[in-house]
Amino acid sequence: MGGFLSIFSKLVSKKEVRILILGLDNAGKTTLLYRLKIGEVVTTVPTIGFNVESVTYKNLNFNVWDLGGQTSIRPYWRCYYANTAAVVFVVDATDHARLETAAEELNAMLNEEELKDASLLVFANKQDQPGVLGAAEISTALRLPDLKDRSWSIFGCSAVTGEGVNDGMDWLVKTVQDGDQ
Ligand SMILES: Nc1nc2c(ncn2[C@@H]2O[C@H](COP(=O)(O)OP(=O)(O)OP(=O)(O)O)[C@@H](O)[C@H]2O)c(=O)[nH]1
Ligand SMILES: [Mg+2]
Repeated sequence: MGGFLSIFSKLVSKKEVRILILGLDNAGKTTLLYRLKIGEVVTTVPTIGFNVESVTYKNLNFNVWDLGGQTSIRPYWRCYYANTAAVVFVVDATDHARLETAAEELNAMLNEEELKDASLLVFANKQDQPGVLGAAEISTALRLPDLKDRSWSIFGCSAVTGEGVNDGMDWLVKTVQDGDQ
């Protein structure tokens, strides 16, 4: 009965799951946000500040924050950490030169107390481009296998073609729901 009631209350509740999209500048965060929101590729400019949208995926209502990734803006990411269910970390998988910077930013962020219960979905983005690194190589470069006490996964994707995006989102929905039992 309790199980039934909790499923029922989830169905009728409009509670939004708070998600942050983070990653270096030019990773494709804003492109991903609007692919999720409207299913189309929008023309972006570098984000100064943030974009926020309500996104419904598989009957879950997400409140999705896309923060600017430029070096000077990254210190402000922490202002948004509270009550975050999951971080979607987007990597430009063609940008070999900045993978180590991405790894350092990711690991610094995950050390923050406010994010200790947040799940982590990594997108190795721009899989439509030649010379792109796959999810396994990005996982190693970001040192994901070393993560402790963290629900995480990584998917190759293209925010432009849409390839792989739903696979990652399906994982996210399942993880958020499992963590909510
Ligand atoms: N080929 C390709 N280009 C992409 C993809 N995703 C994003 N881009 C391009 O990469 C550039 C940067 O994308 P944005 O979405 O603005 O990047 P961002 O991570 O929001 O960058 P900041 O706002 O500066 O943090 C744009 O020219 C996008 O069109 C992708 O999957 N494939
Ligand atoms: Mg942006």
